[in-house]
Amino acid sequence: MKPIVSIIMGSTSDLPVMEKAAKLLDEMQVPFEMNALSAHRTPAEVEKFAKEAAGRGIKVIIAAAGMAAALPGVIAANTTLPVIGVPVKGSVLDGVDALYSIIQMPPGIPVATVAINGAMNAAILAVQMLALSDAELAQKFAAYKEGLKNKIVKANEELKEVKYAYKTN
Ligand SMILES: Nc1c(C(=O)O)ncn1[C@@H]1O[C@H](COP(=O)(O)O)[C@@H](O)[C@H]1O
Repeated sequence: MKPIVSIIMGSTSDLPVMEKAAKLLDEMQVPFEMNALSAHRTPAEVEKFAKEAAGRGIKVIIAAAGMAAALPGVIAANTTLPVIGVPVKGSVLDGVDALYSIIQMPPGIPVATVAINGAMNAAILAVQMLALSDAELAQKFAAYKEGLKNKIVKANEELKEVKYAYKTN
């Protein structure tokens, strides 16, 4: 199947973080591609990628980078597609440098920024965007959310049992 989400990372050293996004998209059966491109190291390739993405059928871009994270913003500058940015922790500044770089976009060129290392939430946001025009995906996502709810309800029941054990001992 042709990819509709593109995961781009500044370096393959970001992969351990971005695997969480890949896993979520896999679980939701959303076809995606993954590439390492850098606005600093491969600027021409980044521009080409961003300009051609919509024409290839990509609907949402997830762009991850650490340190002086120009990548998501540069991609956003070169496409009309929504770009979700993932600041990656890794430098001595613990990802706060990347967070500020990605989130502080000038008016008109937003990057929807998630938490530091928030790759899974980036994938969820992408799924939510795609689900607006895909009823089957919307249903899958609703089931996923229900699963999250059931997990905490079950955990809460177990917590009550622990509390009961304290009372009776
Ligand atoms: N922030 C950027 C960009 C960019 O913004 O274009 N290119 C690479 N990087 C980041 O540099 C960090 C170190 O990269 P290396 O591990 O390859 O030295 C990575 O977190 C990457 O995302």
